[in-house]
Amino acid sequence: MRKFSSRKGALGATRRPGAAAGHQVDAVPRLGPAGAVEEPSVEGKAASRPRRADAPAASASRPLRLRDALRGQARVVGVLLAWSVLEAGQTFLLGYALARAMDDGFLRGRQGTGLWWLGLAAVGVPVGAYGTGRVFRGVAALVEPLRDRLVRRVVRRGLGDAVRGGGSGAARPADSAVVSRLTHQVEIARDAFGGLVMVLRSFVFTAAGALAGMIALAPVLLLVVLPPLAAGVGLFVAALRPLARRQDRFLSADEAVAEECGELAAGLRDITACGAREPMAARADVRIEAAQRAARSLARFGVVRTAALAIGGQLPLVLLLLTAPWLLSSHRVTPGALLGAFAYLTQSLQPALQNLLHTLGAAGTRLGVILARLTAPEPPEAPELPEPPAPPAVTATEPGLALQLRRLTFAYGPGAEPVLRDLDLGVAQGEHLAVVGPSGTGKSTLAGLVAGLLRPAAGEVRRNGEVVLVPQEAYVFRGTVAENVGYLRPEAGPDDVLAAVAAVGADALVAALGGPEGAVDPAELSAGERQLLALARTYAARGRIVVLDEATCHLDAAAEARAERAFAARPATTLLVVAHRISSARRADRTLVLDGPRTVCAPHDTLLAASPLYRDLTAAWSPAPAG
Ligand SMILES: Nc1ncnc2c1ncn2[C@@H]1O[C@H](COP(=O)(O)OP(=O)(O)OP(=O)(O)O)[C@@H](O)[C@H]1O
Repeated sequence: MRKFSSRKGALGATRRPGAAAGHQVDAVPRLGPAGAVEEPSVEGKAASRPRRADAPAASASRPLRLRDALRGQARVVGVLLAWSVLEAGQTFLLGYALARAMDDGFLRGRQGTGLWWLGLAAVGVPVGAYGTGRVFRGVAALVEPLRDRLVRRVVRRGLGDAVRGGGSGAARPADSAVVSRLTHQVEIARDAFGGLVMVLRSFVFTAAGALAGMIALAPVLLLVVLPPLAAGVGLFVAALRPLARRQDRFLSADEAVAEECGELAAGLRDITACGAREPMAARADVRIEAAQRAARSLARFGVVRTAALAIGGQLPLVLLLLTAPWLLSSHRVTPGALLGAFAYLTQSLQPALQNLLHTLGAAGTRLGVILARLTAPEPPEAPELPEPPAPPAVTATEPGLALQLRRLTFAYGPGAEPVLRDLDLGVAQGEHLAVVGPSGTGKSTLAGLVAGLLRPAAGEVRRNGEVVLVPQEAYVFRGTVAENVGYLRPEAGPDDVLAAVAAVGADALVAALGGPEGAVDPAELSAGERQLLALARTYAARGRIVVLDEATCHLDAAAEARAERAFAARPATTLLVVAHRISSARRADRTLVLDGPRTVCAPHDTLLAASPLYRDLTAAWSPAPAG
């Protein structure tokens, strides 16, 4: 699956040399906690898609099924069933005692007998409740071992992943967040399993008590009640598998949305820096729409549940009402038995069936899915996402120019005051241009427009070649020096890497890191050291239009001079430097002074005479050693 944060991910891919794009951005890995730059990783994938434990634990990596949870629990199940008989007895008494109270008592004028039977039914209530209480204890004994088994599997797999490096081949620390999330799912599985056992057992014993009661009262009642009840339950059982599949799809889609949003949130800074908001939003939309479709499909299946309840719960009642006159007149059923049968249907069977359908339909299918996921050998891959839209095409400039801005206008938002308005500029091939101006005049905005990261509101940017932009925030990632420096040019060999490193003056740093194969840990590097590596990466890249947007601000003046000279001397390279030192502007062939309608572009000496703002800026900038 492609990830925007992956090194071969969407952003990186569009900026690889040789891609259709006309620009590269030296800003790919995402920021980690506390601002440390981390190697783009597949953490999200590992987090939400736990891998299988080691091969020797083959049985442990087999998906756990519900019946596995009952294996070796015969005694506990026996105790549970024994106490459940009390519940069945209570149900039996409910209808039977009512029937006898009517037939033997109230209908014959024997109030005492009637009340005695009713009293017996009432006694059944606390007895049944006592049985239910004991059942709860039995359920705990059944459920806790399941939880323990699941937790053991989850933790073992988390540790296994950590030891094997999550399949990446490189060791990575144990991810406690994964274990914590999975143990949370274990708790859900435990609760769902407990609820399921209670409801399933209750339905079976309630149905047994009610059906036994009807047999005792008048077996003919079963002919009316049993067929629709069996049909309703059968319909629902048949629908369980497709329902579970839909539930699985829904959970997967939901997880994918969470995963995508989590990654987007972690990479917001990169996304904004690279102007990739639209393609990233499009990626998230794909996930969200898939989740919506899955939710709708799951909801549509709710119809089956309603139909099953209507057939199994309501239809017996209707049939009993329709046949009551015939049953009574043919003396096949007494009035008391009819009343008892109604009581069974309305007080016991209907609620138990409703409970069963609800719990099986929701918690039951979810439980099956969670169990399969927690213990599955290899989870399914998420669907492939579409390619993000390609960046704007490169248009040819006039001959001799590397870059041409024509009536360029840009505003951050439709109603906002433009930052740049009607800017015209031509930069010759091989020219070195500095860009200066007070804070907020649009220097970085211009850099973004030149690199194609921002789209002009009006006018156009023409580029005669690939652009590499180095932002002020230098991005480096965990990996080797060679990986960092060669990132934008994968075919670069060790010599290319070393040449780039030497050119920008990063040789002492790279030597201290252990050479091209030395490890880079962003958190261990100073901001200046990170900038040096980013500059070397840009130097090694293929792009011949280089935009340094305050990319040397953490270097001292001498190091900055060396790096800028290296780019200026790089063959066939056009250099744009958003400068923050006067020495930077002095080195350039020309300087663009951004100042709204008073914007001018000329060599240093001309500007000193012609631009009061440039004179002010020159005075304000602290003197720097001659470069
Ligand atoms: N993403 C954004 N959304 C809205 N406004 C922005 C955004 N980025 C920059 N601006 C505004 O656009 C204007 C130009 O910003 P820009 O960063 O290009 O200026 P700058 O000359 O590079 O400033 P500095 O020297 O401080 O870096 C500023 O007023 C800034 O507040």
